[in-house]
Amino acid sequence: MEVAHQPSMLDLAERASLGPLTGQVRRHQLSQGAWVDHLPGWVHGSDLLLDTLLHKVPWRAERREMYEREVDVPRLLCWYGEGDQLPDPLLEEARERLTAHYAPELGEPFVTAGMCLYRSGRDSVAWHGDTNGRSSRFDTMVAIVSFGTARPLLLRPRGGGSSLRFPLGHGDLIVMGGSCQRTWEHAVPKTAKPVGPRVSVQFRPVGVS
Ligand SMILES: O=C(O)CCC(=O)C(=O)O
Ligand SMILES: [Fe+2]
Repeated sequence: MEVAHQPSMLDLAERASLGPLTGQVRRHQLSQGAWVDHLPGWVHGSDLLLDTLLHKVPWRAERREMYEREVDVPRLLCWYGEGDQLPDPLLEEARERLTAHYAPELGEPFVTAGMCLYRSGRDSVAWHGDTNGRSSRFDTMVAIVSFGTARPLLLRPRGGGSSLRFPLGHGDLIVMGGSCQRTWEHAVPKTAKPVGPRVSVQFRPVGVS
């Protein structure tokens, strides 16, 4: 007897795919040798991928000292170091594509993947630069792919000046490059709006965080 093929949920859900980078990424030159590349909608069909990230990543709450007290970091985190398998093959593909596209400028691959889960509008990240390691002294790149609820990434020059706002929606790419980590700061502010979760995946070269 022939059994008719029943499409599974996986067949029905669209698989995620990546659009082209070349000719699509838009560069914004900032001051002091910093720049930002932005490509809304780089990842297509990422609903299932968001689901995977929300449920399969071993999210951890962290605490840090502030004003001599221990407080919760207002977002969940997970770090994938060199050699760690990423939770979805599309993210491996995204990292390869970013490495290939930026190789002439960056001169080394994107390796690590830091992940953050902003559970609601109460989760946020305060003004900072990713200045642990080589990025405190040398130009580098941090490439961020965003999934889920759109939240803005704000950027401001360290010396003072008005801030820029990049909306980061489902499947959007933003790359901070040049001196951005040491001459500018970035933040994801809290919002009082009733928003759903957002997952941020940050690809960085080795020795940058
Ligand atoms: O949420 C984001 O995309 C930014 C995260 C960030 O700046 C960081 O983890 O260093
Ligand atoms: Fe950062």
